[in-house]
Amino acid sequence: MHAVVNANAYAEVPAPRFEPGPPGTHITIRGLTKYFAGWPLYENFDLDIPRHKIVSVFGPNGCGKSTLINMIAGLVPIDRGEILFDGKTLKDTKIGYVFQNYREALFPWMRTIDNIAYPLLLEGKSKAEVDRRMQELVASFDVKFDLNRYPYELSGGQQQTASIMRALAPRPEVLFLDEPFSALDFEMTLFIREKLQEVFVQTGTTMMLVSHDLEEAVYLADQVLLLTKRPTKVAEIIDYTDARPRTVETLSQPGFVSTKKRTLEIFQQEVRR
Ligand SMILES: Nc1ncnc2c1ncn2[C@@H]1O[C@H](COP(=O)(O)OP(=O)(O)OP(=O)(O)O)[C@@H](O)[C@H]1O
Repeated sequence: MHAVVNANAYAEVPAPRFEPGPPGTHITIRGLTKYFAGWPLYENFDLDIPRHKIVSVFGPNGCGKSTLINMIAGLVPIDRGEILFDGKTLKDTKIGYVFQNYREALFPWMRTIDNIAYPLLLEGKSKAEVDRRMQELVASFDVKFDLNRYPYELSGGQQQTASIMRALAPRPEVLFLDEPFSALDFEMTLFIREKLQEVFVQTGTTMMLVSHDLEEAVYLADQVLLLTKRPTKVAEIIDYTDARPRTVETLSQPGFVSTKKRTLEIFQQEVRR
């Protein structure tokens, strides 16, 4: 069990003046500080996440990729700093989260369809509204499996598809995805990747994606956020601007190849440092 340094340790440090991000910023992170067991993971970390973009978070092992999105999503408490969504706190922001481990993400006692509808029921939506939203989701994800089954009756890819549908059901402003494909086979990875891209093109939902896979991180991204080793800073933010939808052909195009090469170079510099 690790101790977590308590926020009180910083109580006497005056809060720095808040600096807003450039136009188009969705999430502003200022002075973010997080210690684990007395060791800094993030110290006075600033970052702007743009609106209507997919940001892939990439970096050395254990640099804090998951912790970063978990702190922004409110799953891990921060020691100090401020995270705002269009100037609002998390409490006033609708977010969705897709976990790596889909087997533990869905409620096993609920049919898949009820799992997906669950956040809508929490919001107090009427049956008609829930039904309408479910129909939209089924159509946009091109669901071919039986949503009346329980999660354990579905394949891993089907469960992860359902998890993503559930996260998107309430139309979140921001969707967080922590290695959503790492436990899936290649066929399912390709399928879900395409669906996610389609949803993004339709809705423009701001997304933060943690990925261990360089190709996948670049393929889906508008920006690759490269992190350093801990104490973690931004190593570089690399824009990737190839048009969507990106396809298998994209993988051999010059823009993709050069972005991947640049990302790998910086990653290697960081790993060797
Ligand atoms: N609850 C915790 N208590 C103590 N240390 C933690 C805790 N959670 C994470 N850490 C440590 O913080 C660091 C960052 O962890 P995190 O999982 O965010 O990194 P990551 O970059 O996503 O890792 P990986 O590349 O292995 O997926 C690691 O050194 C990890 O051991």
